[in-house]
Amino acid sequence: MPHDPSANPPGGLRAAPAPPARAVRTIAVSGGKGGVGKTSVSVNLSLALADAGHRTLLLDTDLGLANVDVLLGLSPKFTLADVVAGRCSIEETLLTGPKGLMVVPAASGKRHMTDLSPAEHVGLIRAFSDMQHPLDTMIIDTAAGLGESVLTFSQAAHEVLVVVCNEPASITDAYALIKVLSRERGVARMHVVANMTRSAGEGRELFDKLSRVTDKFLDVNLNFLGAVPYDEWMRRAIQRQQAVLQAFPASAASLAFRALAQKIDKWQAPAMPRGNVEFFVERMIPGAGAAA
Ligand SMILES: Nc1ncnc2c1ncn2[C@@H]1O[C@H](COP(=O)(O)OP(=O)(O)OP(=O)(O)O)[C@@H](O)[C@H]1O
Repeated sequence: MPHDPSANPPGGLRAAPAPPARAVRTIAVSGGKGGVGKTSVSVNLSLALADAGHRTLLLDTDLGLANVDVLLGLSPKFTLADVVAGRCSIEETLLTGPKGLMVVPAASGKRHMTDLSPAEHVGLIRAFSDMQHPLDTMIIDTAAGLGESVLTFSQAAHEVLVVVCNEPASITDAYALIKVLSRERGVARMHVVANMTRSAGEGRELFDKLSRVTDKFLDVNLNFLGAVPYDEWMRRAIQRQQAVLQAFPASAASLAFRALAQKIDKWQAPAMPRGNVEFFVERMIPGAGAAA
């Protein structure tokens, strides 16, 4: 596939004067266990949504091995850590990826979202509220595990996608995440994405397995969003520093990501007080929303 890396310059943004027409839908992509494909799902779903006409921002808060910017072959100049430290504005962190996708790269080095103080959260509020770019959807790639930042981002988002693979450790960790989010963070609804499935019915079976337990022990509404098959083209795309949707659009995984995006496209618009991403950071402040 042709790819022009120079089409994605860091910070290559144009002014976007029009205000957002509707509330920004925020979707946190979580999973509990590392390596289940959160970053892959976040990147490809974001691209599929961007391709479907959603003005999409991908916020990388996962400092795992495969950062979003690396996967997309982008070169960050600044990260969220620089925003927090007052070294740059949110706009300056924005990278433009394929299909017009906007990307805020993860903080580099040892700095982690969990280290943020309340004052730094306030700094982020200002930064987000100052942002002029109109958005429809914001996808947040969260870290592995059940750390505070994962829980806070998931709690703050409108929707939570739980990525799960058909292996005991992933199912156990997904259940643990769903349990904490529902019992301690008041998240009443979550969507399951079965990743790396090996047969047509496996994703649904995996969902049924998980929802049998959640139905029994938790008060949560689980929705099966869909499955992404195990696909070797995913790894080949990574070698090219491209998302599979971009490098191999006709692959089975790419088709699955488009199908997920189509379902999300049909969701009802979120009812939020403001058509701005500011609310998102506001809801991250401990004590501002549900019990921390
Ligand atoms: N559907 C799939 N088919 C084949 N390989 C996949 C699929 N989804 C993800 N992978 C591969 O699995 C590996 C882990 O994926 P990814 O980095 O997205 O996981 P993650 O959950 O974000 O991990 P971490 O939390 O540790 O950063 C990558 O090499 C990726 O290419």
